[in-house]
This record gives sequence, C-alpha cells and structure tokens, in this order.
Amino acid sequence: MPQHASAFLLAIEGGDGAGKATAAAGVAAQLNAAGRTATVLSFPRYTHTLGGHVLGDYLAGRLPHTASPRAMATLYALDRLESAAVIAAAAAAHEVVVFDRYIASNMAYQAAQVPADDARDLMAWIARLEVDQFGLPVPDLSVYLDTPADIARTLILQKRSRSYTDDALDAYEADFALQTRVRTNYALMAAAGLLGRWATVPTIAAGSLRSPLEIATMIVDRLDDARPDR
Ligand SMILES: Nc1ncnc2c1ncn2[C@@H]1O[C@H](COP(=O)(O)OP(=O)(O)OP(=O)(O)O)[C@@H](O)[C@H]1O
Ligand SMILES: Cc1cn([C@H]2C[C@H](O)[C@@H](COP(=O)(O)O)O2)c(=O)[nH]c1=O
Repeated sequence: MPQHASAFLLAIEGGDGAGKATAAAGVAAQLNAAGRTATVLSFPRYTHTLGGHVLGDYLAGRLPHTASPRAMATLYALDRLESAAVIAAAAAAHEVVVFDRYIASNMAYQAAQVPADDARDLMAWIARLEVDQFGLPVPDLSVYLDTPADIARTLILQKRSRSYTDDALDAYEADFALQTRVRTNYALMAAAGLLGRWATVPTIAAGSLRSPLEIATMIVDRLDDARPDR
C-alpha cells in the first residue's frame, strides 16, 4: 500500500444541501484522474459507528428528547473519534483525504443553537474537545461552499433517500432559521480562520448555480494554492 503519512486533509463544509457530497466526489474524481490518489470520508458515518447510528435516529426524530448543543456536539465528536483509525488509514494510503463535513460542521451547527453571544465560546469548546482531547487532526484546508439557503433547500429536496430517514427533510434541514444562522457561522469561521486555513467557494455565479465540474475545479485550484509545492 502506498504510504502518504502527510496526506493533505481537505474538508468540504457548508449548510445542508450546499452541494458538499457532490463536490467532494467531484474533487476526488479529478484528483484520481490526474494520478493524485484521493478518497472521501463523509461525516456523520451513520451506518459505520455507534455515534453515527444515534445521530441518524436523532436527525430522523426517532429519539424522545432534544439534547443540549454540548451533548449533541459530543455525539458528533464521538462519531469522529470512533473513526480515528479509518481517518489514519485513509491518510496513510492517499495523497488527499476529502472530508464531506468535519469538525467545523460541529462548530457551525451547534454554535447556531446557542445565543449569538455564546457562539464563539462553544466553537472553541468543540475545537478543544475534538482536537486537543480526542486527538483528531486539524484539516489543512476547509472549503466553505457558499450556497444561499433557498437554493440549498431546493437541492435538499432533490436528494436521493438517506440511510437514516425516509423524510424529505431531517430535523436540521427543516429548520430554515437554523440554516441561516449556520451560514452566518461559516462566514465568521472562514473570515477568522478558526480551525486552520479556509477558502470560500461561491456556488452561484450571475444568478445561476455553477456546474458540479466547475465547483470541483475551483476547489482543486484552492487546494493547489494551499500547497504550491505539489
Ligand atoms: N452544482 C450543482 N448543480 C446541480 N445540482 C447539484 C449541484 N450540487 C449538488 N447538486 C444536487 O443537489 C442535491 C444535494 O447535493 P449534495 O448531496 O451534494 O448536497 P450536500 O451539501 O452534501 O447535502 P447534505 O448536507 O444535506 O447532505 C443532489 O441531488 C445533487 O445531485
Ligand atoms: C458532521 C456534523 C454534522 N452536523 C449536522 C449537519 C447536518 O445538519 C447533519 C448531518 O446531515 P448530513 O445531511 O449527513 O450532512 O448534522 C453537526 O451538527 N455536527 C457535525 O459534526
């Protein structure tokens, strides 16, 4: 197995329906076609980890109680902690590991569920939990896919069925105000460089959605900007 101990860790981030899974697959396909080995890991890992399974039940509305943002953040973090060996194996075998959501999703979504004045503290708490306590790697680059919430809602409704729910919208997707606060948080995190380096890729140009190919190409360009030696 080829060893790439210093695989580039690229996180694709954004609100629900921003086009992350499509972009992550497109980026990996472009890199692999160019002979640069890449793989995609999507979080939550609904069907692979205990944490992911519980999160699917939560998002599908099958759990009887709501949980605090810190409790939810811990569950999402546990899904990644359970996946630590999978992340390490992916990084050892590929030049680039593309995360379809990673730690920044936890920061953006859970901080969107506390008063705005408490958001930065919660983001810092989540970063300490996942990076300092759980030992998860910081991404080399996070790309914020900036898709307006109304367009993202249309894209969510086009999605194929998910492993954890048959509903068209899960609990977070159905909450339009939450999606708006999430977008605000991502813009803040990208501007402040929380959890490392960021690039923002607007998915709309001249009023129209860019093609998946164009979006993937823009992300690969940002990746190359972030490591000009490769
Ligand atoms: N640039 C694009 N142009 C047209 N359709 C797109 C584009 N990007 C994504 N889609 C479509 O929109 C839907 C949602 O895309 P995708 O699953 O990639 O979003 P996502 O951000 O991963 O969603 P979620 O966070 O809810 O899992 C899919 O049906 C996908 O084919
Ligand atoms: C990884 C991660 C995700 N979330 C939120 C974001 C989404 O609303 C759901 C996951 O849904 P998807 O359709 O599978 O993208 O969970 C979060 O709050 N914290 C996280 O770490």
